[in-house]
Amino acid sequence: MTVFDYRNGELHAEDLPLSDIATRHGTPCFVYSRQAIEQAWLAWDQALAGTPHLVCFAIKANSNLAVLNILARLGAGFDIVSGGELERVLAAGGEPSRIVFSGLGKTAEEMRRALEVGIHCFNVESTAELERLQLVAAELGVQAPVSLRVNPDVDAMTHPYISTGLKENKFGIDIARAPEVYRRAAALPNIDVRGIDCHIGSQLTDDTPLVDALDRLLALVDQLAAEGIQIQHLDLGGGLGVTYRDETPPTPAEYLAKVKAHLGDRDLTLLFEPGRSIVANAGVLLTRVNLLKPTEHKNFAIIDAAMNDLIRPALYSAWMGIDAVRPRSDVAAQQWDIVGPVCETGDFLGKDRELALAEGDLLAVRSAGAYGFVMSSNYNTRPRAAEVMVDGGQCHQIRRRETLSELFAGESLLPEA
Ligand SMILES: Cc1ncc(COP(=O)(O)O)c(C=O)c1O
Ligand SMILES: N[C@@H](CCCC[NH3+])C(=O)O
Repeated sequence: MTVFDYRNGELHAEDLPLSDIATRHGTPCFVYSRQAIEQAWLAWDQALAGTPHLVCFAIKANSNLAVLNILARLGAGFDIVSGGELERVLAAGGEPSRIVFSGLGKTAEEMRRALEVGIHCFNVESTAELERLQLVAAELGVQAPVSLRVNPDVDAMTHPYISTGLKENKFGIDIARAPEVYRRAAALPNIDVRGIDCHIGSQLTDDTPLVDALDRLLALVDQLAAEGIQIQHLDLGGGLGVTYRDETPPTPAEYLAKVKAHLGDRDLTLLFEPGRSIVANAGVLLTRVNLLKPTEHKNFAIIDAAMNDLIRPALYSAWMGIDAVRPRSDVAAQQWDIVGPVCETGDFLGKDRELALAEGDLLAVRSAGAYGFVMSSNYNTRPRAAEVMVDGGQCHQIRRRETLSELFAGESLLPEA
C-alpha cells in the first residue's frame, strides 16, 4: 500500500481521509506526506551506503520550508539555482557546507552570499561565470570551490523543454572545450577546482543516457588527472524519472548500481541532485469540482484548481493521474475533460478521463509533489494554493492560501499629475 491509497472507499494520505483534509484546509491544496518524502530520500542515500557521497535535493522541485526541513534533518544536501533558493535552505535549517549552487546566470551578489555562508561547491557553466567568480572570491579574500558543469552532448530522450545535455542547449560547457576551461580554472588564484558536473535532463525513464554521460565525464576526469588536475567529486545531476502513468523508470538502487560499476576504482565522491524522484509521488493536488458542463462535443468538469496551480499539462502536455477521492456509483462514469476556470484553452489538468462525477466532488491530481506549487503563479489574479503536510496521523498547514489583498501588495498607483 502506498501513502496515497484507497481505504474504505476513500482516498487517504497516510491514515487521513483526503475529504477531512479538504474540509479543514480548503481547496485547491497541495497535500504532501512526510513518510513518502523520507522513504524516497532514503532510497537514494541508502543505495549509496559505503560509497563517499552527498545527495543534494534539487529544491526547484519543491522548496516549501517544511519539505526542506524534513530533508535537512535527514542530513540531505541541497542543489540550488538562485539566491532565493539559498535563503530558503538556510531558513529551513539546511547545512551550507552541503549546498551545491547550479544555474547558468549567477549574479555577483548571489556568488558573494554563497561564499560568505560557505557552500560546498559552485557548478560553473561558462568561462564568463568562472571569471566573475574569481573576481568576487578575490574581493572577499577566499577560495571558491568549483566544479565545471560539462555539457556531454547526450540525448536524454525526454521532453525537449527539459532536455539539457545536448550541445544546442544553453547549459554547461561543451565537453570538447572543458579541458581548456579546467586549465584556466586551475590557474586562477581564488578558484579551487574540486569537481566535475553534468545534468542532462529531467524525467528520464531509461538510465542509459545518464550512464553514457557518466562515461564521457569519467574519460575527462582521467584526461585531467594525466595533466595534473585532480577531480575530487563527480556530480551526475538529477533527472531520474518517476511513474506518472505507466512509465517504468529504474529505481535509485538500480541506477546507482550501474553508476558504481562504471566508476571502477577511481577515488571520487559521488554527488547527485535528484528533485522529482524524491517529491513527485509524495504529493497530490486536492481540488473540488466546481461546475459540470456537459456539451454535445465534450464534457467539461470545471475544477477549482487550474493551470496557474499546476502548469505541467499546459507546458509539457504532461499526463497527470486524476482520481476521485470518493468514487461514486450513483451516477454513470463518462469521459470528462478536467479543466480550470482560467481563460486559456490550454488550461486543463487532464483530458478524456473516465470518471463518475457530481458537483462538489473532490479529485486528487497525483504526482503533484514536484514542479507543482513551485511553478504556480497568480495568473488571472488567482491566489496560490495552500500546502499541507501529513505527518504521523496529523495534518499540518505548511503554507496558507494567499489572501486576495496579498495579490496586489507592492503595487502602487501613479501619482496625481
Ligand atoms: C542542474 C539541475 N540539477 C537537478 C535538477 C533536478 O532534476 P530532477 O527533478 O529531474 O531530478 C535539475 C532539473 O532538471 C537541474 O536543472
Ligand atoms: N519543470 C519540469 C522539470 C524541469 C526540471 C528543471 N531543470 C517538469 O515539471 O517536468
